[in-house]
Amino acid sequence: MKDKKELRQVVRALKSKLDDTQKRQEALAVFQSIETLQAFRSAKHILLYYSLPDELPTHEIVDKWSHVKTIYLPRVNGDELDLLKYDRQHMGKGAMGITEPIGDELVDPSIIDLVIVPAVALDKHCNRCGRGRGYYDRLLPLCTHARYIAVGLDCQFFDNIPVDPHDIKMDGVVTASHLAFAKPRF
Ligand SMILES: Nc1nc2c(c(=O)[nH]1)N(C=O)[C@@H](CNc1ccc(C(=O)N[C@@H](CCC(=O)O)C(=O)O)cc1)CN2
Ligand SMILES: Nc1ncnc2c1ncn2[C@@H]1O[C@H](COP(=O)(O)OP(=O)(O)OP(=O)(O)O)[C@@H](O)[C@H]1O
Repeated sequence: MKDKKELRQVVRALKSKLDDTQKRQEALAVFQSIETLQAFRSAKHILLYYSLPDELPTHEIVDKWSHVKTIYLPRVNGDELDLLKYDRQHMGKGAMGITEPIGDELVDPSIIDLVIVPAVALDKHCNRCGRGRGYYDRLLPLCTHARYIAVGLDCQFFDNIPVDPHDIKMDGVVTASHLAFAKPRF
């Protein structure tokens, strides 16, 4: 199997063929699937991500879910991710070009029930590969009471992706056409 660097290049080429309409349609399907899961229904505090243009879009779902759940977003702080409550009035551009929450009220990762994790590539064994900075590999162990669901576009789903010892296994992986769960009854 390809190494992670090569895999990221392959995925970049595949994603560049998709237009915004296609990405939005896939996002609708992904988040509709997630809404049916018990892990979503029972969750009160959900960590989402605010998508970059080349990712499965989340701007609409962040806003929609914020009416029924408490939504948190990550903010880059050096090598770590701080977590802040989403409030549409208090967002600004961060260092990586990501729109992030503004403010100084950081939340304890242990209050999160469900993490929706952005991915560069995913596989049917619930492995996830990210952008290669290890942010989520360091954050997720602090989310001690959460399930982790990685999401992506269909073109980011593979049978097998390379795994390093520090990679955190997901509880579930969801794309528009593929679902994989680590346990039979999730
Ligand atoms: N929407 C979103 N928010 C997120 C993440 C993410 O993957 N997606 N993160 C997940 O960790 C954290 C931020 N980490 C990031 C790491 C790298 C790049 C990035 O743009 N990297 C370039 C490589 C060029 C460079 O090194 O600057 C790239 O991937 O093209 C962005 C965010 C927290 N917030
Ligand atoms: N728990 C950890 N503690 C410290 N460094 C880590 C940890 N996990 C990963 N790293 C480091 O982060 C770097 C990126 O790892 P990797 O390529 O697996 O990232 P990724 O899973 O794609 O990224 P991300 O988790 O941000 O989406 C590696 O150099 C790795 O050593």
